[in-house]
Amino acid sequence: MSAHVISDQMNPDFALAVEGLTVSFDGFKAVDDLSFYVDQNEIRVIIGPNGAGKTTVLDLICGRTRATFGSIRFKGRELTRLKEHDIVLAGVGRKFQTPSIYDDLTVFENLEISYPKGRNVLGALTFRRDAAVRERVEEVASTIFLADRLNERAEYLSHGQKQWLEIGMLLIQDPELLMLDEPVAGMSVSERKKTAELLHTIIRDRSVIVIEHDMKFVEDIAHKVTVLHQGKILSEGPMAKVQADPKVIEVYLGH
Ligand SMILES: Nc1ncnc2c1ncn2[C@@H]1O[C@H](COP(=O)(O)OP(=O)(O)OP(=O)(O)O)[C@@H](O)[C@H]1O
Repeated sequence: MSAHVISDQMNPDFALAVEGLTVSFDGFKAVDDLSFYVDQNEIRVIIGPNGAGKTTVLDLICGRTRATFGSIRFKGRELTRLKEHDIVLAGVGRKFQTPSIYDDLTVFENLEISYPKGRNVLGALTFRRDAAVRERVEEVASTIFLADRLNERAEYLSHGQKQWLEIGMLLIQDPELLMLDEPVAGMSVSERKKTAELLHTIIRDRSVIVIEHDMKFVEDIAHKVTVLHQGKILSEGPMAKVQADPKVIEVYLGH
């Protein structure tokens, strides 16, 4: 009953509502009574000094870490009660810092194995599924700038292309919320520009949360920035507002 009431109260415009989220590790609150709301089709960037709790917030949303208190509502569902796998099925995709692509498989195969298995409902008409998979793989490959590399083994891709491939492996599952941990780390300037372009394309169908330290990239992508410090929000809003906030300059940007 209470879950039903909560989902009714939730602003339908929010893709994600985090409220009072707290996690204690042996009494140390890495995330401390945190509340924030992400809109549909929004790119939210979380910034803050080392140890601020950024990665822990993503771990809590994707179910890798269990909350001590608080709620995470996504499309009216309470995620804190779900297992990691069920959170993926609910439509939340997460990319970690280190790519987990299969080097000895081609770009096509990497995307193909990531196609959701649950959609295999066509039974004997496997050729129809094959065609649907191929079409989707080609569509995603084109979004991630790898349409002409489909038959290339992943090990021969550049660092940036490997990062895009991993984003593609998440996109093929069509998540409504995609979370990326420092996606442009180690990328060249032109790869960073293309990654910004990629995010602006994929946001049409979903929301994205990015953890990032590269302020130029943050400026290029963020609709809104949340600055974390000691597990709490230090400042939040458009990049220009956050950048000019004396508290943010003191604990983060001024260093
Ligand atoms: N499983 C855990 N057990 C104990 N402490 C943890 C655990 N996970 C994170 N922490 C602590 O929580 C705090 C927040 O860590 P977190 O990795 O979320 O910070 P961050 O903002 O992502 O930092 P960085 O920018 O360095 O990646 C740190 O002090 C970290 O040591």
